[in-house]
Amino acid sequence: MRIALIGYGKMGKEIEQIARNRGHEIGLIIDQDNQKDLNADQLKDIDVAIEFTNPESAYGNYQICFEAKVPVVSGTTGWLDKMDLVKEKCNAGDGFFYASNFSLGVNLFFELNKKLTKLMAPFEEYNADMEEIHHIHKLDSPSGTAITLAEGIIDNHPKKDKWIEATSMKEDELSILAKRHGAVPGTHSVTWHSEVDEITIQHLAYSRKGFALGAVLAAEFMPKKEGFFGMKDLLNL
Ligand SMILES: NC(=O)c1ccc[n+]([C@@H]2O[C@H](COP(=O)([O-])OP(=O)(O)OC[C@H]3O[C@@H](n4cnc5c(N)ncnc54)[C@H](O)[C@@H]3O)[C@@H](O)[C@H]2O)c1
Ligand SMILES: O=C(O)C1=N[C@H](C(=O)O)CCC1
Repeated sequence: MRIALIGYGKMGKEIEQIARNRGHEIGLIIDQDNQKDLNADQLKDIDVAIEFTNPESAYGNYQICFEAKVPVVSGTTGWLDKMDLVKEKCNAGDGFFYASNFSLGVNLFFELNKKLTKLMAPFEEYNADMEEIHHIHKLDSPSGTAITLAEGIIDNHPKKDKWIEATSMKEDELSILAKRHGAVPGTHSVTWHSEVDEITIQHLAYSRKGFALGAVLAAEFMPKKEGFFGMKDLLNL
């Protein structure tokens, strides 16, 4: 498969290694730092584009890939206000795969979080809050993964209506504490606490390898696909 890497930072480089090890060809690398602006012509022999850039650049890159009829796998976080526009394009025949987190472990953790929320829902003595810790270079906050976890709680708990990036004492608000520390690849915890005890579930990434492998597996899934896809489609969760 011929892959275009759009964004050649920490994730782009990690993905390149795994893609090459799995026998794929990297046909194009685009990064702000190599002064090449992406255009549809550059994508003409590409089977799939993998996009990991930043919240401001991502949507523009998707539009160029769609114009070239190249399916996109993206893990960029912080652009979700444009999600409806991307889904409209997918309904019209473009191919797009998005995950706030591509690691197998985190996607199992998403399911565990929903299951635990359903168990907790009838018991008013328990309240939830969340914490995420990432490296100091991360641009968005809270993390995309934390938002997905928060949505998993809100959708499955009768009292929780919204998440808030702060500590909240309001019953309908789910607090997310976002910490930035050193080179941490990504740690997410959900704690349910009562007056007498607490239960914490946590996912801690040791490196970016799990994210990168998931993105390459998604790229292998995407050629010639039309529509909007996510990890549930890839992992049959
Ligand atoms: N979904 C996941 O599993 C997952 C995992 C890790 C990171 N992320 C997200 O992926 C994104 C990138 O993370 P990272 O750690 O690689 O960041 P990074 O800052 O190391 O790399 C981003 C790269 O994109 C480049 N870039 C910026 N604008 C560009 C543009 N218009 N065209 C091409 N390149 C451009 C930058 O120069 C930089 O090299 C972030 O949004 C992060 O939150 C998601
Ligand atoms: O390093 C990052 O940036 C990460 N971003 C994703 C997020 O926002 O959840 C996934 C974890 C790493």
